Order: sequence, then C-alpha cells, then structure tokens
Amino acid sequence: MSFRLQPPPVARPNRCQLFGPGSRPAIFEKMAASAADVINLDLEDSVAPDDKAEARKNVIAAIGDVDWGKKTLSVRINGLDSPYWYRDVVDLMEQASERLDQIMIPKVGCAADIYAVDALVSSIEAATGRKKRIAFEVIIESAAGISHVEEIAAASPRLQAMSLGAADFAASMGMQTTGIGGTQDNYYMHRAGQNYWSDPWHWAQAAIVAACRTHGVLPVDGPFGDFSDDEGFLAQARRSATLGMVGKWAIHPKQVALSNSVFTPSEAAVTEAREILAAMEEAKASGQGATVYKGRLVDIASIKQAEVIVKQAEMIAAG
Ligand SMILES: CCC(=O)SCCNC(=O)CCNC(=O)[C@H](O)C(C)(C)COP(=O)(O)OP(=O)(O)OC[C@H]1O[C@@H](n2cnc3c(N)ncnc32)[C@H](O)[C@@H]1OP(=O)(O)O
Ligand SMILES: O=CC(=O)O
Ligand SMILES: [Mg+2]
Repeated sequence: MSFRLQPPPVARPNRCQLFGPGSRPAIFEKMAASAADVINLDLEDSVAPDDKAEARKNVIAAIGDVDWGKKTLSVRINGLDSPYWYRDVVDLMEQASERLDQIMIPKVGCAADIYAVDALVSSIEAATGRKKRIAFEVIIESAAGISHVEEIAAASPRLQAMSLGAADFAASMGMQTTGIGGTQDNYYMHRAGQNYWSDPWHWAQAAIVAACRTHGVLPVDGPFGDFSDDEGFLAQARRSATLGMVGKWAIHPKQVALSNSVFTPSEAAVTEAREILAAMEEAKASGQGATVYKGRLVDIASIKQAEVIVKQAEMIAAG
C-alpha cells in the first residue's frame, strides 16, 4: 500500500444495471418494478436518430412520474462526438425532477470529456439551484478510453462508476467479432489436439478494475448481448466478479436475477469470511499475525480479503 490510502467507492449496491431505450416508455414501469439496483434510461445507441427528441421528453417525464423506489436512477446521454449530448444535458438538468441521480457518459476517451460535461452540469446546477448533486458514470468502450483509463477514473469527484462496453469496444479495437461480451470462438490456444478458450475481455476488465480501485470508483461489467444464453452470462459475470467488478448490465429483464445471483456474496462465502475474521481475532489475541484455517494459511491480508465479502453482503442487506 502506498502512503496514499485507497479511497472507498460510494457505498451503494450496483449488482445489476437494467437498460431500456428512452424511446420505449411502455417498459419504464417494468424496469422500475425489477430487482435491478440501477436503472439506465437510454438516450444513446438503443434510440434511433429520428427518435432522440421524443426519447428525451419521455425520459424527463418518467424521471418524475414513475416510482423508482430506492434504485439509483441514471440516464445515458449521447456521446460527445454527437450533435445530441449538450441538449440531453441541458434538458435533463433544467427539466428533470430531483429524482435523477446520475448521468452516464458513453464513449469517453480522455479526462477532458468528463471535464466538459462537468462544467455544463455544474453551471446548470448553480443557475437552477438543483439541490441534489448529480453523479456521473462512464463507459470505457474505445481504444482511447482504455488507453486513458486511469486519468478518466480520476477525472471528477462526481464519478461513481465505470463500465466496460464490449460492443463499441470491440468495434473501436477492430476486433474480428460481432459478439457482445462472452466467449469468442476464435480466441483460443491449441495444444495436443485440444482447444482452450481464453477471455479476450480480461485485460481491459483488469485495467478498469485497477483504475477504479485506485480512485474510488465502482468497476462494472457491461452488456452480454445473447440474452438466450444464461450459462454464458453467468460465466462472464463470475469472471468479472472474481476480477473485482461489483456488477453487470442487463439488456433484458431475464438477466437481472442472473446478475444479482453472482454479485450477491453467497451465504457460504459470507460464513467462510466471518470464520476467517474470527480465526484472525483468535490469532491476534495470542500474539500471532498468521494462523491456519481449514488447512490453509490466513494472515493479516486475509482479514482485508474477508472484509471485502462481509462489507459487500452487509451493504446489500442494508439495501
Ligand atoms: C450493446 C450495446 C449497448 O449499448 S446495450 C444498452 C442499450 N440497449 C438497450 O437498452 C436495449 C435494452 N433491451 C431491449 O430493448 C429489449 O429488452 C430487447 C432486447 C429489444 C428485447 O425486447 P422484447 O423483444 O420486447 O423482449 P421480450 O419479448 O423477451 O420481453 C419480455 C418482457 O419483458 C419486457 N421487457 C423487454 N425489455 C425490457 C427491459 N429492458 N426492461 C424491462 N422490461 C423489458 C417486455 O415488455 C415483455 O414484457 P411483457 O411480458 O410483455 O409484460
Ligand atoms: O455501450 C455499450 C457497448 O457495449 O457498446
Ligand atoms: Mg456502446
């Protein structure tokens, strides 16, 4: 650990972010009734250009009209390379009710992208007297985004979460696939007549987790496009959770329960973590820094590992 302590991210559940197009208001109540921790009303890539203005109006109305319960309510604006984003921000900030929690900025390529949105949001907050300070989340989904991931994670105190967007990321990187996340048929090693599939998203996920953890931002895995493939979704989500991500997007309601099941620490994991903490308390009482739990070494680092699981479970239970 450096002399500088690792800042904790915001303490709120973020196991699943359910997306829905802003141009499809008929599903807004269903999204609100879902078990997702975060709702992302989309103004970007799920909305056709001709529907952008209407989607914006739908979303602004729904922010105030729909009962979103305790969910984190986020709107994905259009990218800074589009002619829509400034109007998204201005209309949301001037017209949406205070129920809006967060703005998601897609396709960020550098810290200055966030600075630009921050300047606009800050100015409108000051001018309108909005009481709730709007939070940001960003999507890393380009070669520039992953190259500048650390400066992006440090870009604004408003920034709470960062997702990997596998679809745009693959396109920007020139990856030879139309798959959105998950196993890619051609990404394998071959030895002695056998193929061994590997994970092409791993390095980008690891870079995002490291940048996020350095700067107190929640790392989140993005979309898994094949919503008919539950096992594929679970495998992807489990890899993400093992790497340190806290949640995953759902692009269809059936993915919400899958995501929650992976990113909620299991009872067995919590029990084991508590037992490790108890074993270490005993060790400490007898003046030892290391001891044996179920035939394996545990030491002071194990306390921190166990606390990750226990704190996550307690935060989820607190709702
Ligand atoms: C890939 C890169 C990205 O940027 S991903 C993020 C942007 N994309 C999105 O927001 C897309 C979100 N998903 C959708 O639009 C839809 O789920 C798609 C994939 C088009 C499928 O819709 P549809 O054909 O209606 O599915 P379905 O018949 O299986 O629906 C079953 C019931 O669930 C509902 N539903 C559908 N989608 C949502 C949703 N996102 N949130 C909440 N509810 C949803 C349907 O209305 C249907 O309900 P019911 O059973 O008729 O009452
Ligand atoms: O926006 C998400 C993506 O995968 O692209
Ligand atoms: Mg995208």
